[in-house]
Amino acid sequence: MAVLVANALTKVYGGGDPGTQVRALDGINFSVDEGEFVAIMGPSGSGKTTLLNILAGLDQATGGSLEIDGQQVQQLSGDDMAMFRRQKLGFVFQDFNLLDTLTLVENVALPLTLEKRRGRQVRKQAEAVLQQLGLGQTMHRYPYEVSGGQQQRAAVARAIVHRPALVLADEPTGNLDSASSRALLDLFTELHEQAGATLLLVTHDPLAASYSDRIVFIKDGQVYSRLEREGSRQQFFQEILQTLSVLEGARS
Ligand SMILES: Nc1ncnc2c1ncn2[C@@H]1O[C@H](COP(=O)(O)OP(=O)(O)OP(=O)(O)O)[C@@H](O)[C@H]1O
Repeated sequence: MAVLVANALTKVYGGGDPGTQVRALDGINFSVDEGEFVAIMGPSGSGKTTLLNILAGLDQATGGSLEIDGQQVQQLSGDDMAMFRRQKLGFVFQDFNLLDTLTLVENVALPLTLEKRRGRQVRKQAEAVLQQLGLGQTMHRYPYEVSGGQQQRAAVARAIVHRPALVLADEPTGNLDSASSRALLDLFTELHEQAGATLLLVTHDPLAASYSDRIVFIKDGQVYSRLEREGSRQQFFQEILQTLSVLEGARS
């Protein structure tokens, strides 16, 4: 079953004057099935941020349609959109976005608290996810008292604690050293293979993308090519590098 279906998704910035308009997305088609781990890659200016903002409900497409977990997203607005985001989506960002005034467990409990669930139950659920992600010993510390890798693990816990239909990750390894990046990517693999989480990763990083099942490459707001992992991750990594070199070489 498809969790996400983007159909001819288009975004034109810049109002009525055709001379100043920018066509950031130009008819993007792709879908993500339940339990899949998909990456989006593309050079700078290709439209990745625009696409992510639309998928996250932070911006609206000017054309096409977007369905997430059976809901046509463009039919939602205001409070309904906010509620939809909170319930159906989980977010992992490059800079972790944890609140410094809350401990890790309080950060993870926050999305559930916003849902007005009962306090004790919320706390237990947050603790269970943190334990599962190896943060049992550190959950009562503040973000600035733990490493970047641990902060990002807590951010992943926060993204999955409410069991969203889809987790959106925006350059999640961008602020991590290579050992922490690999640990995070192994965690994504675990969530995907063992817990059946559906993940959409937007990244420049070929190593991060090589952990996914398949990649959608975009260029100039259009799908440029698609790549599916068939052999080992190392082989997939080499194929990604080749595709990127052609993609970059084909830049006008
Ligand atoms: N608010 C805006 N108004 C006008 N044009 C915009 C706006 N935001 C982005 N663009 C343009 O839309 C195109 C796609 O930009 P976008 O930021 O989505 O690309 P990107 O792939 O995320 O780039 P990067 O990897 O550098 O972050 C670019 O040509 C950009 O200049």
